[in-house]
Amino acid sequence: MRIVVLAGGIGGARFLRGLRAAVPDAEVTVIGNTGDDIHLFGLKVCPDLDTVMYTLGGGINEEQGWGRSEETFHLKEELAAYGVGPEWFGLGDRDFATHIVRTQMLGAGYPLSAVTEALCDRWRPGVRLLPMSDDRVETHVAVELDGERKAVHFQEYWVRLRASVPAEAVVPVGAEQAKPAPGVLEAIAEADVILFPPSNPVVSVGTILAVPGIREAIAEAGVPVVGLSPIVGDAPVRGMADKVLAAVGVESSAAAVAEHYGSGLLDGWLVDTVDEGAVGRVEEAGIRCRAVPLMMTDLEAAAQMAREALALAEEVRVA
Ligand SMILES: O=c1nc2n(C[C@H](O)[C@H](O)[C@H](O)CO)c3cc(O)ccc3cc-2c(=O)[nH]1
Repeated sequence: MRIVVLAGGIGGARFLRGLRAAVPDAEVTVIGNTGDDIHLFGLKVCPDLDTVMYTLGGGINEEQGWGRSEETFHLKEELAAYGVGPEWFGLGDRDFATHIVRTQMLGAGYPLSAVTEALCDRWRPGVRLLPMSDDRVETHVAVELDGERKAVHFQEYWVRLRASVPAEAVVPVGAEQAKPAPGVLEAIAEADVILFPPSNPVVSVGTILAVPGIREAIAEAGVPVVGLSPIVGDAPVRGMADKVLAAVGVESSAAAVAEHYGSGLLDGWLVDTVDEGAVGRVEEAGIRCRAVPLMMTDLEAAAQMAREALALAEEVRVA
């Protein structure tokens, strides 16, 4: 079975770990969000690609859900001693090595897709990890700060500001001109099933869908597309998805996120058992819906969510 998954960071990575455990023989292609990417200290940092790579490769900091395990921060401290920041973004020594290798390869002319493949040669994530695009896309968030309206990088909004001010707009800068990375459209066309994990619908899955050609390819693939709600009981399972949902005029609920994707894209949607009451509203929108436990408390819980998503895919396939 060939499965394509559109993934952001922590939620996507943990779901993928469950998927791999649930169907170890499946050929899984992950299309990773690169809108969170940021250039710091002259280096290109790709948080979502790295979170997937480290999580599946066994190198993730499990408590944080991002960054490396057994990390130290000597380099960051030395940079700070020179007055070189930003200090608000926690890059550790082990993680720095990844960004140095990536930046060196990009400088030598390799596209991000080839660089990601090279990095995965070390981590062996057990999936094919593709960036959504080799072109630069950077998510910016429009906010009002100190009485002034301005656009900040997504990481500045998320990490420095902790989404403490309302996001007035979320713009994936460069997405309109970006092309899907090599292999992305082919993987979608050859997929037996396409999954949207419980990743952020605006800044993760939404950014991937903003790359021209990807949304269309998924809608036209002719295979079941099933998503899992990142919202449980009207609040995000992790992170601050509600802040950016408000910016695109979507209420923070499992049903509203399904309607936001729409029946043109989604065939099936899983909501948590606490949101059982939302099933009817989602089905009215033309999307088959089931209520199952959606908290990824451990590997087995994530694997069971993956089994439920695949079972729903089979249900809509035969319908
Ligand atoms: O909350 C934080 N998240 C950090 N993240 C996570 C990241 O900001 C976001 O959670 C994702 O971009 C959203 O998917 C990092 C991820 C990396 O790959 C590398 C470094 C960081 C650093 C931070 C950090 O200092 N604080």
